[in-house]
Amino acid sequence: MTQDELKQAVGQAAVDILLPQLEDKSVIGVGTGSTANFFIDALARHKGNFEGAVASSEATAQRLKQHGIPVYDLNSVAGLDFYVDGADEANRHLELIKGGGAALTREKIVAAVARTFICIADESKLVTTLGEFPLPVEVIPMARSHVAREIVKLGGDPVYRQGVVTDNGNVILDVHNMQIHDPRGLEEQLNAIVGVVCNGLFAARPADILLLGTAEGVQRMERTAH
Ligand SMILES: O=C(CO)[C@H](O)[C@H](O)COP(=O)(O)O
Repeated sequence: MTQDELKQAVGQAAVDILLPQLEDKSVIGVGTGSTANFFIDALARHKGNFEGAVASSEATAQRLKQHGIPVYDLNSVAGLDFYVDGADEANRHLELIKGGGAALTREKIVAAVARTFICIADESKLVTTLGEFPLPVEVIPMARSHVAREIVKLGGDPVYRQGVVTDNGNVILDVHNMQIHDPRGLEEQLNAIVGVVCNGLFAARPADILLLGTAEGVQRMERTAH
């Protein structure tokens, strides 16, 4: 199977989990990226069965609307039962690196609101130790050099993602060469740097369910305390 076929399979598997639980008034949190797009396309076939969605990016909002799925502002909904999104890396504790598509801040906000976060990914995303994928950090533009210097002190190599402005008007530093053995601790340390808006570690709020696309089929992993 190609990587796209694996992504499509997990997108469909997420819809299969949601479908029996959807009600007329359900609003679903929807992530960003190519895997999330397959989920949106599969979800659209059932658009009569739920009320609408909250999008984690402008790109996702546009795709949802193209399918005729109503998009709501997060402030206008009382809560979200589900958030479905991809990841750049996941470990066996369902801690993630996200933000390859620069949507990490809104993704983290929507994930924080959702009762259940279903992460969908092809098997190449599962790693033993997070950090091979450069960790995205969203930064207020005027703080870029300050934040970069502070990240160097933490042992990382920050690289400015040229030409990228987030939906929130900020810039991204991608942190290379970090073996992340304590994702929760590093998430807190990065958040404590003045000028950091958000970082791509999802450890304080990991996924609850990871659907992993493999050649043998979709593998389901659930979070256990550690
Ligand atoms: O965090 C993200 C966007 O900010 C995406 O979920 C992540 O980059 C994975 O993308 P894809 O599904 O295209 O591999």
